[in-house]
Amino acid sequence: MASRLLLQNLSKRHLLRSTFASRSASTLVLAEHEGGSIKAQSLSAVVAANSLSQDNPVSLLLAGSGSSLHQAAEKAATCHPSISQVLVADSEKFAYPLAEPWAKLIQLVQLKGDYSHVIATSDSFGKNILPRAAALLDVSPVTDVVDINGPHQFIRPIYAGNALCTVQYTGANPCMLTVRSTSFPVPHISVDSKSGAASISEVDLSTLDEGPFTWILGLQLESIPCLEAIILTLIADSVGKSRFMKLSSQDTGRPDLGSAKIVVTGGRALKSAENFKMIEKLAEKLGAAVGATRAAVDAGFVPNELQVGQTGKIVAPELYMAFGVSGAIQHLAGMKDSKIIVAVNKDSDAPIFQVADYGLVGDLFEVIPELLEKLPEKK
Ligand SMILES: Cc1cc2nc3c(=O)[nH]c(=O)nc-3n(C[C@H](O)[C@H](O)[C@H](O)COP(=O)(O)OP(=O)(O)OC[C@H]3O[C@@H](n4cnc5c(N)ncnc54)[C@H](O)[C@@H]3O)c2cc1C
Repeated sequence: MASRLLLQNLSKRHLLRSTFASRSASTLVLAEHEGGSIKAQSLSAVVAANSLSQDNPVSLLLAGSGSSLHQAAEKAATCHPSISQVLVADSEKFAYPLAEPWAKLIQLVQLKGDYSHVIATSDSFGKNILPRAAALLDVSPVTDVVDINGPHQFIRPIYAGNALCTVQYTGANPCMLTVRSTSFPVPHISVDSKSGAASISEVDLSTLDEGPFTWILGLQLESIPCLEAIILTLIADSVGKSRFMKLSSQDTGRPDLGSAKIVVTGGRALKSAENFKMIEKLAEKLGAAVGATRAAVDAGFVPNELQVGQTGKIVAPELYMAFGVSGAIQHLAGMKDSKIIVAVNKDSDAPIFQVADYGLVGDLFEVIPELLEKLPEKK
C-alpha cells in the first residue's frame, strides 16, 4: 500500500515536470574550477550548450568555498558571450568534488531554475556527479555526447567507439548530457568585460539539506506508519555514502593530459616504471603530457590518472606519439581522434599502424634514446 502511494506521487511529480518540457531552451552548465579559474574542459560544455540552439541562455554553476571560487566566478562571467549568469554555491560541503552533495546541488538549482538542459563534461568530475543528479531528478542522462544535431538529438559512440549512434531524447526536462570536451573545441573569444559580463548570483543553499524526499513530508505520515519508515530508510541511504580522504595528484609541471597539444604514450613494452621514465623525459623535451595504456597502468609503471582509452581519458591532441602500444580497440577509443598519430612498434602488424599517420617499425629502446639525443633541450 505504502509503496503504491509512493509510486503514485512520483508519477504525479513526473507529469507535472513533463508539462514544463515545452518551454524554450535554457541550459545549466556544471563547471569545474581550479586556482581561481574555470577549467578549459568546462568551457567545452558551454560550447556544446551553444550548439543546442542559438537562443539559449547559459547559466554556469560553480561550487566550492573560499576566495578562489569567487575569483573563478569573476573570470567565468566574462569568458564566453553565451553565459548569461554565473551561479555560485559557496559552502564547505563543496570544498571537494564529492558526488552526493553536488548532485543535490544540481537538483536544487534545477528545481528553482527549471532548465531545459543540464550539461557537464565527460571527465571523472562530470561522470561522477551528473548521473546521480539525473537519478534525483528522475530522468535518464545521455552520456559521452560527441555531436549535437538539435535540442534533443545527440551523437554518441558505442561499442568502444567503433560505431556512432544517434540518440533522440524523449524524456522529461531537464535533458541531461555529459559531453566529450575533445569534440567541442573552444574557439578564442573575447568578451567585453564591462558590457558583456554575465551576472553573478549566490545560490540559496538554505534548503539543500532537506533532501530529496521533503516533497512527501506534507503527507499525513502518522496515518501511514509504514510509509514513514520507508522514507527514513531512503533518507539514511541517500547521504554520507562517500567521504573525502585525500587528493593525490602529481605536480609534474607538464600540461594536463586531457587538454595537452602533444601526448607521448607508453605501453606494456616499456617493461618497468624505471624504463617508463624515458617516456617522461621525451614528454618533457616536447612540452607534452604523458599517457599510458591500461596494461602499463595495471603493471604499476604509472598511476591510473595517465590511462588513455575507453576506461581512461579521452584525448585528441595535435600530435599523439605511441611507443610500444599495440592499438587495442579500447585504447584507440581514447586517442583515435588525435590530429596526427605517430606509432613506434617492433611488430609491423600491430593494429596501431592502422590508425597511425606515421609509423616506425623499430625497437623503442633504440628509438627513444635517439630521439632524446637529437631533440633540442626545452627552452
Ligand atoms: C573493458 C576493457 C576496457 C579497457 N580499457 C582500456 C583503456 O582505457 N585503455 C587501454 O589502453 N587499454 C584498455 N583495455 C586493455 C586493452 O584491451 C589492451 O589490453 C591494452 O591497451 C594493451 O596495452 P599495450 O598496448 O600496452 O600492451 P600489449 O597489447 O601487450 O602491446 C604491447 C605492444 O608493444 C610492442 N612491443 C613490445 N616490445 C617492444 C619494443 N621493444 N619496441 C617497440 N614495440 C614493442 C608489441 O609488439 C605490442 O604491440 C581495456 C580492456 C577491457 C577489456
